[in-house]
This record gives sequence, structure tokens and C-alpha cells, in this order.
Amino acid sequence: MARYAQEDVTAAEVARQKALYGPLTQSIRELVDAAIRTEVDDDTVRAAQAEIEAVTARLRARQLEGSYGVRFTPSGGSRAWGNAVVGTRNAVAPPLVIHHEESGRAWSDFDLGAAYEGPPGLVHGGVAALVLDQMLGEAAGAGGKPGMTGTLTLRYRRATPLGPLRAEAHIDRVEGIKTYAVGHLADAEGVTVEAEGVFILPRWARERLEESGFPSRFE
Ligand SMILES: CCCCCCCC/C=C\CCCCCCCC(=O)SCCNC(=O)CCNC(=O)[C@H](O)C(C)(C)COP(=O)(O)OP(=O)(O)OC[C@H]1O[C@@H](n2cnc3c(N)ncnc32)[C@H](O)[C@@H]1OP(=O)(O)O
Repeated sequence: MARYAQEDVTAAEVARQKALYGPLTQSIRELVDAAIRTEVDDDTVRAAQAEIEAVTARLRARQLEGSYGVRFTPSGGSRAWGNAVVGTRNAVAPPLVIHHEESGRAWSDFDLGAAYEGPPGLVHGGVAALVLDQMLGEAAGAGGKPGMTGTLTLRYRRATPLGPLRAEAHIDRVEGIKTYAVGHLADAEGVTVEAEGVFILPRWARERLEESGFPSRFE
């Protein structure tokens, strides 16, 4: 089963893989968008399907047994390349490039296209929750106290349009193993969704991190 794993990999190898898989993932994102919006004729759709299935079979020739997991590198970074929000190798992820400050502030500028639609032309409420869960979680982690989402509360103040968006989060307060974070999603006109959440370092992680220290840098 995929887990948190320590991986013996050089920074150059991480960079090589990022240069290889990043563009592959971006091509798949474009495929998803093209499939939603294409208006070509039926035969072209069927031919495209056959080509896509052939490509999928090629990639499946050698696979991981489960999901990607989170891999820590010797330099103290971590790779969450399968992550649904930030994963370098996950075409479902928009992806968000999240910037962190040690104070526990995190922010990201990103673009959500047709694949993230809920109401017409608007971001799906669950996608807004997905993004804000990650943002608040990363703010908690950047402040040195990572955790699993215990409770996440959202207030959808007004509809979020598809297109360029910004998400921000920061730590509100820390109470022992619980970090309370707040944040929002915004378009050019201002805040659309507000969020607050509590992130709790699970018991198993408390024991493990006490021994090894926690890597907060992402590669
Ligand atoms: C995490 C490991 C760190 C490794 C490194 C990470 C690298 C990346 C770093 C950074 C980026 C992170 C980005 C992530 C963003 C996305 C996050 C997600 O989507 S997470 C998936 C969705 N969430 C779940 O699936 C949780 C499922 N629930 C649980 O696992 C447990 O219930 C959990 C962890 C919440 C608590 O587990 P317990 O084993 O520690 O439980 P007990 O000891 O009973 O509780 C501890 C304290 O927490 C309180 N507590 C528990 N749940 C609470 C809640 N919902 N609200 C408030 N307090 C709660 C309890 O009352 C207790 O408090 P008292 O010590 O008595 O004061």
C-alpha cells in the first residue's frame, strides 16, 4: 500500500523526473479539456478513443501497484506527485503551485477550466472545497504542524467563475497537536469562498515525527 516513504533519490533525479512527467501530465489535462469541448464528427471521436486506449495500454506496460504516496527525499523535501490538488503526475490536479512562508501563510494563483465546472461557467462547490482543504492543510504544514483535516467549514459567499483564481490561507492558532487555519478563494472581484479548518497530527504521525523531524519543503 502507498504510504509516506523515505526515498533515496538525488535532486538531479527529481528534476529529471519532473521535466519528464510534468509535460506528460499537462498533455493529459489538455486531453481532458479537449474531450469536454470537442465538436468533431463521430468517426473522429471513435478514432481518438482507439488512439487514447492504445496510449493507455503503453503506459500500463509497467506500473506501480497502488497510488503514488508521499515520498520524502534525503534533502528534506517531499513529493506528493499523485496528490489530487498539487500532484505533478496527476492530471486531475489543476495543478496548484502553492507558495509557503514559515509563518504558516500559503497562497496560489491558478486557473480552473472546463473540467472543474459545477453550475454553468462556475466552479463546482466540491472543487472549491478540494482546493481549500489543500491550501489550509499546507498553511498548517508550512507553520511546522502538519495534519489531517479534522473539520473543514466553508462559506460560499458568491459563485466562483471558472478562469484565473487565487487561494490564500494562514494559521489562525495552534493548540497542541491541532492547528486551526483559515483561508479563502478569490476571483478578480474579491473573495468568493471562505474556509476554516482544524488540522490534527494523527497519533501514529506524532510518534514517527518526534523521532525524525518533519520536512516542510516541497520539490
Ligand atoms: C499527517 C501526517 C504528516 C506527515 C507529513 C505530511 C506531508 C505533507 C504536509 C503538508 C501538506 C498537507 C496537505 C494536506 C491537505 C489535505 C488534507 C486531507 O485531505 S486529509 C484527508 C481527510 N481527513 C481525514 O481523512 C482525517 C480522518 N480522521 C483521522 O485520521 C483522525 O480522526 C484524526 C487525525 C483527525 C484524529 O486522529 P487521532 O488518532 O489523533 O485521534 P485522537 O487522539 O482521538 O484525537 C486527538 C485530538 O484531536 C481532537 N479531534 C479529533 N477530531 C477532531 C475534529 N474533527 N475537530 C476538532 N478536534 C478534533 C480530539 O478530541 C483530541 O483532542 P484532545 O487531545 O482530547 O484535546
